[in-house]
Amino acid sequence: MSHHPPNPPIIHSFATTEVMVSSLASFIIKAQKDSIDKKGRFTVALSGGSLPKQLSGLIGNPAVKWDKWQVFYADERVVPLTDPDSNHFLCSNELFNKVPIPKENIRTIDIALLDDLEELSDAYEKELIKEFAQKDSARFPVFDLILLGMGPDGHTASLFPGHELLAEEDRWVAYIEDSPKPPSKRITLTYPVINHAARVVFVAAGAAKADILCTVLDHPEQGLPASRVKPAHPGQLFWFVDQPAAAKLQVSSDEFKL
Ligand SMILES: O=C1O[C@H](COP(=O)(O)O)[C@@H](O)[C@H](O)[C@H]1O
Repeated sequence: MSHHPPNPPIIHSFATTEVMVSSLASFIIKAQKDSIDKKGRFTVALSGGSLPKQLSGLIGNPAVKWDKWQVFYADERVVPLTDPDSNHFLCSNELFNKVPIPKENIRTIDIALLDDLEELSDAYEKELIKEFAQKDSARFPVFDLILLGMGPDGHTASLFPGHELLAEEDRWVAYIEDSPKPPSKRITLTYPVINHAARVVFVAAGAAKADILCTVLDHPEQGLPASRVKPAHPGQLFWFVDQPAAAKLQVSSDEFKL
């Protein structure tokens, strides 16, 4: 167990969303290289919402080694994979259908279990165990990279303000039946998983995120779900934000440079 307190977040802010998107792609490619050099694979968890669109800098980029990516979802809505509400559907439309990633490298929920949330989340946890526990033998998986978004209420993945799941300490994957944001049924990675990652990156763009970004970063004592993301040492939390989102921030930020 680490005796170091979590490192403070590193905040990269950019004049425009376009510059943010291309810098994010450079950051991801660097993380990919470090991971492949060390272990021959790159384990990533992706979110839905506005995040997949911000990954467009990876499309057509020859530096991305798609066959080495092992992709999971940070959260998923319990709907068929062809439903527009599905995070997998969204990520496929925005990214995976446009790049040469082997389909078996993307771990989706088991649609045969849509009617049983407990079995569905257990099955997804087993997929993680297959990927991580056998190879890394850790109490919790250590993702190379988890990419998160933040909702206007400060939620992230499917961890919502005031919900009992914020206190989950054991499970890797949990389910929720009463999401305040539709659809109500979802599964999500828990904090023990998110906070064991080597790198966690939040991406926030646009003026609509300015108030909540300020609350999450300048007032972590309020304990909003996004403020509780604090990867354990040596893990590191990063924020990639554009100028409209960063407009009200007090904490200091800089641009990401390779
Ligand atoms: O419901 C969800 O919302 C969050 C935030 O979405 P955004 O559109 O405000 O970025 C998203 O990260 C999560 O994956 C999704 O299920």
